[in-house]
Amino acid sequence: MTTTAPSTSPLLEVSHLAVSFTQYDRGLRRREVQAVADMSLDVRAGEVVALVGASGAGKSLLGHAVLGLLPPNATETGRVTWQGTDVDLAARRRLAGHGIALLPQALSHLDPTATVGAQVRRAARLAGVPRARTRQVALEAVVAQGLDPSVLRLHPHQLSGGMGRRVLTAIALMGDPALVIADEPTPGLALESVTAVLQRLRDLADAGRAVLLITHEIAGALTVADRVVVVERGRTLEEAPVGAFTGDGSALSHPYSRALWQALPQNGFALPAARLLDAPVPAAAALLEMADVAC
Ligand SMILES: Nc1ncnc2c1ncn2[C@@H]1O[C@H](COP(=O)(O)OP(=O)(O)OP(=O)(O)O)[C@@H](O)[C@H]1O
Ligand code: NI
Repeated sequence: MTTTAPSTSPLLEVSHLAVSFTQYDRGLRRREVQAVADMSLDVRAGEVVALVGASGAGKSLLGHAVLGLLPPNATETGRVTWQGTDVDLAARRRLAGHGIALLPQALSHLDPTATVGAQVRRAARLAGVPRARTRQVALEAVVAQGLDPSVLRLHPHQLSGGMGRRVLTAIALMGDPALVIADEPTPGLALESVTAVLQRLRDLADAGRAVLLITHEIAGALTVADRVVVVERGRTLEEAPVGAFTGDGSALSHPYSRALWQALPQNGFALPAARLLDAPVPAAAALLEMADVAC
């Protein structure tokens, strides 16, 4: 699957990230809620790293922490390095949109009141393109995503889902990011669109970028990822090459990752229904959800 050998040193390294939130209950008592307890991963140029875990595991928080986008009531500990150098919050915010781009899931990230052209040109200006060249650069950016130049005149509500995603990609790539973080890019899409979206992420990595694919759809992730980082309830359980997800899963070191693999439909739901029913309800629900089974 991989055509570009990943470079040896990580572009991004997250070590022992923890995120907690300060909340106040009705009696205005303050309490800390730990959302991420201990998550670590690294991503190199030329590879797709999939961050997989059930809903609420803390995947998006890791992405937001890397971009310096955590809300003000969040407290963060741990280390984030970019090209081997520690990056504090201010440095991460500077990287956002330049070295690192977030590829959002929802088309609601587009401004409904402005044309696609205005929004792509704005992204070009923010990326440092001189005003006189933004028209040309915007045109090239949408064409590079396989869109017809006429889309520049449209408003977001006139785009199909697939076109909208391409526009978001054109905007995300405007700053020529070395790392693209795609947060849940596929839920709700028809199978062929899922394949196309995932393939575009693979293409970005093959062109030399690093891609962090955040998803709870492990089956799709395995078709394009080089490595998979499995998280559960705010903790990294295992980091495994995609080739370890094979056979009976015995190459995987953590029982949770093995159960995820065995619960995939193509593995014949090797996780017996009885065991799923015996499991604590949230665990069983998470496994079914990650195996993408309607229940
Ligand atoms: N601003 C916040 N204040 C308090 N708790 C929060 C906040 N943002 C997120 N959380 C909690 O942190 C946990 C992890 O959230 P996160 O969005 O990272 O999960 P996720 O793995 O991305 O899940 P999903 O697959 O549903 O997107 C959740 O339990 C969530 O409720
Ligand atoms: Ni999320």
